[in-house]
Amino acid sequence: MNHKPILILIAGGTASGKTTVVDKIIKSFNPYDVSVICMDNYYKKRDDLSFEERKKINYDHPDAIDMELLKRHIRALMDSRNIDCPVYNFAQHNREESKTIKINPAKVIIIEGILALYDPDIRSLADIQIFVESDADIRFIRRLKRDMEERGRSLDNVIEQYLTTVKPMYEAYVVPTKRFADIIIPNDTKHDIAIDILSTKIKDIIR
Ligand SMILES: Nc1ncnc2c1ncn2[C@@H]1O[C@H](COP(=O)(O)OP(=O)(O)O)[C@@H](O)[C@H]1O
Ligand SMILES: O=c1ccn([C@@H]2O[C@H](COP(=O)(O)O)[C@@H](O)[C@H]2O)c(=O)[nH]1
Repeated sequence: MNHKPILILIAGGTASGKTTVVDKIIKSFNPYDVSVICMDNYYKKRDDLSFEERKKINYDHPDAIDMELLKRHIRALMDSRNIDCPVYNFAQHNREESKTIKINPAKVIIIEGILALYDPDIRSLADIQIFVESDADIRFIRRLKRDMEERGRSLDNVIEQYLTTVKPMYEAYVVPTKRFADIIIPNDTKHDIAIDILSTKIKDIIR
């Protein structure tokens, strides 16, 4: 690679549409030009705890994330080295035992996660910082459906977690990072124009 990769951070509350936005952006690029890190894969490995204990962890606090490993991996990709990204299992609340995904360096590196704009060291490396925003009720409905369909949760479990940790931590740690965003993408319904503008800007930089 001739140029330093560009680093894009995409933050926003749970189920705001971060993954959806990333998927739409990458559609307009050659797959080899973009590598994506999902911060969810960097939740700490908690083999020391039982399943019942892991269920009680506050997963919306920054301490739940292995920021040091994430930073090492971002620096490696920025230095054109590949990484073995961990794989997280939401149903087990733990990292997969021996599964990793090889991620190759690319012209564009995207980091996506609720706290993607939280860490100052990561922000200092970033070229573009984005916050995806959706109303809280829309996010809650999306999360309820997703967690019951894909993450093995019950209705009561989703409601209880949302009220005790997800919502208060969103207000304490996620919302304050909105001020670091270069662009805020509204994602209650359509977001196509915002995605087009962003994709054009990225192409402009890597051209
Ligand atoms: N603009 C939108 N309109 C309708 N549904 C959406 C929209 N954006 C996201 N969703 C849906 O909401 C859910 C959560 O979206 P996702 O992109 O996974 O959020 P996040 O990565 O922020 O947690 C998914 O089921 C997704 O299909
Ligand atoms: O074991 C876990 C780990 C995380 N969570 C929840 O995941 C979301 C972040 O994922 P999004 O895809 O951005 O929604 C976070 O709000 C945690 O509460 C979990 O439930 N269990």
